[in-house]
Amino acid sequence: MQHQNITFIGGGNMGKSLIKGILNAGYPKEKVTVSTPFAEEINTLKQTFGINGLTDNVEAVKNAEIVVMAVKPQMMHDVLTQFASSGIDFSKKLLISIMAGVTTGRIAELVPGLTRIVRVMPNTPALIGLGMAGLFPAAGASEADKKFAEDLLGCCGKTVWVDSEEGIDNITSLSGSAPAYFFLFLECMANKAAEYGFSEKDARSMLEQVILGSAQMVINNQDKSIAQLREAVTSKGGTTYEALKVFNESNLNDIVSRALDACKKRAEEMSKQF
Ligand SMILES: NC(=O)C1=CN([C@@H]2O[C@H](COP(=O)(O)OP(=O)(O)OC[C@H]3O[C@@H](n4cnc5c(N)ncnc54)[C@H](O)[C@@H]3O)[C@@H](O)[C@H]2O)C=CC1
Ligand SMILES: O=C(O)[C@@H]1CCC=N1
Repeated sequence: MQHQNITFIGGGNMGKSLIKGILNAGYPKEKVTVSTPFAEEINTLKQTFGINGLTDNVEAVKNAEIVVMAVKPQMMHDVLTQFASSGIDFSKKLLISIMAGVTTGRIAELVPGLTRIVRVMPNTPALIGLGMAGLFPAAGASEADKKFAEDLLGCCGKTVWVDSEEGIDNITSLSGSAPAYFFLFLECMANKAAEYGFSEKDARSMLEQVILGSAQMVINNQDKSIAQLREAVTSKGGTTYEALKVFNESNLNDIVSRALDACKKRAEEMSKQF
């Protein structure tokens, strides 16, 4: 991929994951800058990654060809209005936004001249190169802009393009927030392991192996449906059947469906709120 000057606005959970992802893929450190208003955080980010760091967002984007907005949606208005009044020509920059529930239209409205925008919904496994990201290009994004965004997120895992902003809200529900769903399930199982008397260490090790093994089974058996993999565990008259019966009696499918809809609805609400 092309190594252009890239500035991350925000270096929290997701910003750090992307920075680590691109550095691991060989992006030159000297071309990467991060900006947050907090000097201590910037020092830590500089020390951890060896990249440039500033506490002034406007200064940080002056020489950037690419700006990645990695702040909470609540901070977006403040940051973008700073940019708008800075006198910097944003028509020359590509802005990649990872902010949940913030539309490309809203971003363009706040920064005059800015048209080259790609909206992205990543997830935190980007940190270890196993991310999943959805991408949506605003009308003003060029083919080269789209390629850069795809390559950037490609350094951190898999990518998929969607053809609407709603598609990004769907991705938020399906993969952006999804690591937390699986972590919650593991937390519930860890609680039971503790109740059975396992040490925290043994319980964690067991759960790590179960989720890793299950994920790898899905990946390695492309000729089988996920239902078939489940059925292969479920002996007739056996133990698994009883566990699955409890999930089904509580209508797990409906619980999952409602949870994912709630996630998407919140993204839609945020697009009106911020
Ligand atoms: N955490 C996740 O799993 C995912 C998060 N996102 C999106 O990524 C964005 C960031 O989320 P997190 O990293 O989880 O949040 P976070 O709270 O961990 O990080 C936010 C970062 O923004 C910085 N910041 C705060 N005010 C600022 C300002 N005025 N100017 C510059 N930087 C400022 C903070 O110091 C921090 O470095 C959000 O918009 C979220 O919707 C998207 C996908 C997944
Ligand atoms: O919870 C959130 O709002 C962000 C977006 C997707 C994952 N975390």
